Amino acid sequence: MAASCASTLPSLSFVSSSSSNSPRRFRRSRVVAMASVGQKVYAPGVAVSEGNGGLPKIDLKSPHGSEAEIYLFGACVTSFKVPNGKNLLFVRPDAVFNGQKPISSGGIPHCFPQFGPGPMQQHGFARNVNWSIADSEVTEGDPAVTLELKDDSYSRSMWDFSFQALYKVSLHSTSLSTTLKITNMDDKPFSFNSALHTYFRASIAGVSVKGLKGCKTLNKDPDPKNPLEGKEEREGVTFPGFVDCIYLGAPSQLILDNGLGDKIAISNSSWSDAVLWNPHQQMEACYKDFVCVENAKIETVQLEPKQSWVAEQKIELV
Ligand SMILES: O=P(O)(O)OC[C@H]1O[C@@H](O)[C@H](O)[C@@H](O)[C@@H]1O
Repeated sequence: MAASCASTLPSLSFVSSSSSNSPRRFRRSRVVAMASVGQKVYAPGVAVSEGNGGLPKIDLKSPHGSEAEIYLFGACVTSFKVPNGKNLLFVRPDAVFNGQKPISSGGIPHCFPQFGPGPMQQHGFARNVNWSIADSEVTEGDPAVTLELKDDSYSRSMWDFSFQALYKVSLHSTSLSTTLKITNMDDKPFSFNSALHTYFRASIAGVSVKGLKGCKTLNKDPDPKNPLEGKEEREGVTFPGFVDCIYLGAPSQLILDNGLGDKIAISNSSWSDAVLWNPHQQMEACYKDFVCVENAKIETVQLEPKQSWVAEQKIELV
């Protein structure tokens, strides 16, 4: 059974007025403020520390020996280590941790509210803004944290809607689950598309992705703005060169062989599409070391006022 973390906060003048029986005991102003002074007020296995570039990150540690790191900037999971110490995720060497540009070059960056290309900046704004901590909890020893993003003047300058995004990251012994919930807080409908742009550590020559045979494809190579329609005929997709392809109607589970001796099940609910990407020679320094297998919602989601959309992803070493 899940238990929300009980606060051990000293009394502080800026503590929010949330009541003790509120389902979300940690309101974001309170937790972000505490994070900045480095005090431990979270559920067991959840801590805040200073990451690269001095940016705050959340460290999740399970009693089984698995670990994960999530930056508040972009709500970007940058590391997921299974108990043998292997990190299943990859961060490119050119990743920037300066709180200005997205840490989009690794881990699990968000693409929201636009996958792109489109009228907004590539992959939307959620990956290059600070999220806040809404809650932390522990379930049978497994820690989880929920991050929150709401509209502000920056988001409204690109996408003039009131919304709430809640992103729960749960760590288990050999798996990491994420749940993204988007709610329309506006009084008019809005639409969006989205993806989790996951970078997996890999040895690209040995990589294959199974489960996509029969899917309709939109190949963004050579022109991302005019993708070529097709159908995937292969049991296992390999990466002998540049790959940038959308798969519509992808199944609820893909199996990634990362070429490093690991098989990873990538499961989802509601992420109805998938994207495979490897830049090949365009990123000569690192393309051999990763592959992006992205759970995506390319076909537009429309939400009426007060409606929510929820999508889950699970990455599991099998
Ligand atoms: O460098 P970015 O903005 O993170 O995007 C990387 C790639 O992300 C993929 O998801 C897109 O399909 C590609 O077209 C894009 O080039």
